Amino acid sequence: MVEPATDTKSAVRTVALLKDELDIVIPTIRNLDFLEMWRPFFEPYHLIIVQDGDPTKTIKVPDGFDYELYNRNDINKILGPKASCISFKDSACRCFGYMVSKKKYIFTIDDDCFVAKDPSGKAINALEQHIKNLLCPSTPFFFNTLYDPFREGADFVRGYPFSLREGVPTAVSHGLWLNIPDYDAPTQLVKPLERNTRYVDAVMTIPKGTLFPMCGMNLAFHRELIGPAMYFGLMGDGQPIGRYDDMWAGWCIKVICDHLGLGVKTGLPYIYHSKASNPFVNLRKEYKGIFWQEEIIPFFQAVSLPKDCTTVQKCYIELAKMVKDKLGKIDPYFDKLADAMVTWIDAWDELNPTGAANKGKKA
Ligand SMILES: O=c1ccn([C@@H]2O[C@H](COP(=O)(O)OP(=O)(O)O[C@H]3O[C@@H](CO)[C@H](O)[C@H]3O)[C@@H](O)[C@H]2O)c(=O)[nH]1
Ligand SMILES: [Mn+2]
Repeated sequence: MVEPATDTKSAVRTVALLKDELDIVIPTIRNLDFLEMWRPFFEPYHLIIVQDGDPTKTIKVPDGFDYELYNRNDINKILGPKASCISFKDSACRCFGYMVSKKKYIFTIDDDCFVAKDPSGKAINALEQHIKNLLCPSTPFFFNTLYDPFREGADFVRGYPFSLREGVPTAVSHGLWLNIPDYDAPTQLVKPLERNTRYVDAVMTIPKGTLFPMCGMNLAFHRELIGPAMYFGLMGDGQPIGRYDDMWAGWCIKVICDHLGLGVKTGLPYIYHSKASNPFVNLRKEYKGIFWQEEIIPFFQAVSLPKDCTTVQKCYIELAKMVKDKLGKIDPYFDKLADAMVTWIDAWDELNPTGAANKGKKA
């Protein structure tokens, strides 16, 4: 049985790493009382709250937090017609927060994710671990069997080529969840009582050429390296699919990271996922995705981006063309999605007109 770290007031307040270079993005339809338990870790940082659903509803944010909040009216006002690429009534709306941020790094977390405890019972500062993951190189070209060689007490093992030990810049840090695991609806239905109680003390780089199911509830990334590819797609209201927002983004960023020589890590930190969403509602959202993905995955596995795609934006636009060309035959939805991917890049470049940060770094 795992429990959240409810009393974090006594948690040691370490130096807030990257305090002025990182935004915390939270998609929400609820009041944000959960921030109270994260206060020792989040209070020094700026929050970007993306309020989904009814824009007339007031979202309560606990005192003491520095934040900006955007509802659907704000998104429509800022993006105009381009707002059509931002999902409504789905957590995918969070990617608007990535676009309006001006910081180098992003951490995104759901409002039902609480502070977890490590096996010693200590409250886990998930943000601090994500930052460590992002600031250390990744090793996508050769698997290190002692996992992350840059962690305290670990290193490259015998036989690891010295020419590869410098590693590559880390673009994404994918965290995990104790208690309610991120299962799809069929699995949730078959195993309604299953809880993840296993704390695996490991961080590893996902090898080049390998896709993975990216979950958006405990995720951090280097916005300047990969931000323009972190589009969470067209989901929710008016769309034939939901709960594939983070998955779609994860497949796109992974093929682009592989192409640009950037790293993606998964493992620590853990958060405590407090509640399971409704499996029947989830099944309705997911079902087309469950069979579509049997064609989507081979598509991404076969993606080969041209050499002249040297920035994230160029890669992403090329990917959108491939989606239209190769996935459009599955369903007209993919034509719409491909167009929305282009709109997303146009909106990104419009809101982030200057500096390498926003033009995507050259590989
Ligand atoms: O219409 C909505 C519904 C929810 N939100 C906010 O999004 C996150 C996640 O919501 P919730 O925890 O209720 O749902 P989960 O099924 O646990 O979410 C996981 O599944 C993925 C589905 O896309 C998602 O990436 C995971 O996080 C909360 O903060 C809600 O407040 C919303 O904005 N709009
Ligand atoms: Mn949840």
